[in-house]
Amino acid sequence: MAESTSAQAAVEPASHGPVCLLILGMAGSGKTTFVQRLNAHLSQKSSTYLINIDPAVLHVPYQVGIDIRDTVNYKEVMAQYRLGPNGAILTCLNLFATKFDQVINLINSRRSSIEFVIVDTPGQIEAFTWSASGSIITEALAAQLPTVLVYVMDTPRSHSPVTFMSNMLYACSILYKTRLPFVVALNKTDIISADFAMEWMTNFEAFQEALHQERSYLSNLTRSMSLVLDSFYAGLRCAGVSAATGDGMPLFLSRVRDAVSEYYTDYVPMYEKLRTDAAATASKSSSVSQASNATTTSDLTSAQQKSDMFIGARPASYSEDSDDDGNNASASSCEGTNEQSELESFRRYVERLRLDKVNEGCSGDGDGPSD
Ligand SMILES: Nc1nc2c(ncn2[C@@H]2O[C@H](COP(=O)(O)OP(=O)(O)OP(=O)(O)O)[C@@H](O)[C@H]2O)c(=O)[nH]1
Repeated sequence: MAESTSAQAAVEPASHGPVCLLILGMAGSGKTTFVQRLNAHLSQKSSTYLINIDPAVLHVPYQVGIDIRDTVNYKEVMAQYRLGPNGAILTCLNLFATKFDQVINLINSRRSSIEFVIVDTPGQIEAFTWSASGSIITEALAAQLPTVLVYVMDTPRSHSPVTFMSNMLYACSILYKTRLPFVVALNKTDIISADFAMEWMTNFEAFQEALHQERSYLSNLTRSMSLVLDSFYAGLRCAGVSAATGDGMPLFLSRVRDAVSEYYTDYVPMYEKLRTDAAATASKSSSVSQASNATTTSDLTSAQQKSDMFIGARPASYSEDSDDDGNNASASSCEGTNEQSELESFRRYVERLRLDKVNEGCSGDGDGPSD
């Protein structure tokens, strides 16, 4: 599949289609078990299509439609690029992102026959949420399908106010980064009810009181942070669930329905505005000075910086001394031509995606650029 086609597919706005649930959460929060349970629940009445993008998972306990492990071999990536586990997950995601057009095409070919696409993500959440490839995957899905982020939280482990706050800050940062509709699944309610978390989100005094018991030096920081999360809580959809027993699934799905409405009322108009702004910027710059070269260069530079930052390539200012765990140092010491060409391919993909967005905005009628 040509890259231009992938970019073209990725920027078409969604109108109808299966609901895409992107399952995120800290390691061990229960994402995979939740996907399995959700699938069992949904497939009683609807058809589902499951995608695993965790390259390091050993066992996937559900029938998967697309599995990143069929495309990239995590252990080989570790060996070939001399990476540690986290660096290898990131690199696998980067390699997979360069082929994501094929995933989009596969989903599109099943568009009329599936109602839910469920995507299970790596436990190393930051590898997905703060990487260029994570952004590409998320944006490509959200441009095609009504997409909802599901943040799975380990409720028993969040019983400490400090852990709860850390989790919530993380959720908040993802929400504001992606701007996609968001549902928090407070998982493992078979161990402890999620009522305390619901109360902490709605009753500021209750959270302060819980914090009062906390002796940790982090409690002061947490107290300050809790002040700023009020507006985040106000619009947050939460549901207590148990992936183990299936408890709470009806409530969770009703939250998902609300989130899908928000996708159409908020995300799609915002997306359209971004397209319009991009088109305006492009036409302005071309009328000033045939500026495509300048635009290309600056976009390329920023795309390169972005991919350098996230895929462990060595930017000019990079120093091996700055590496704590040795992963990047190992990566940067690998000078194989394969690595270079993969990085180049990834950069070209990011760049093409950006340019196609601008070009498509210019055409105004949704026709994608030709290659
Ligand atoms: N009691 C209980 N245990 C659960 C529940 N959901 C998941 N678990 C357990 O939590 C552990 C982690 O579950 P996973 O589904 O592997 O979690 P994950 O988030 O996919 O893990 P990573 O892929 O490592 O990030 C497993 O031992 C599960 O059996 C639940 O609702 N209740």
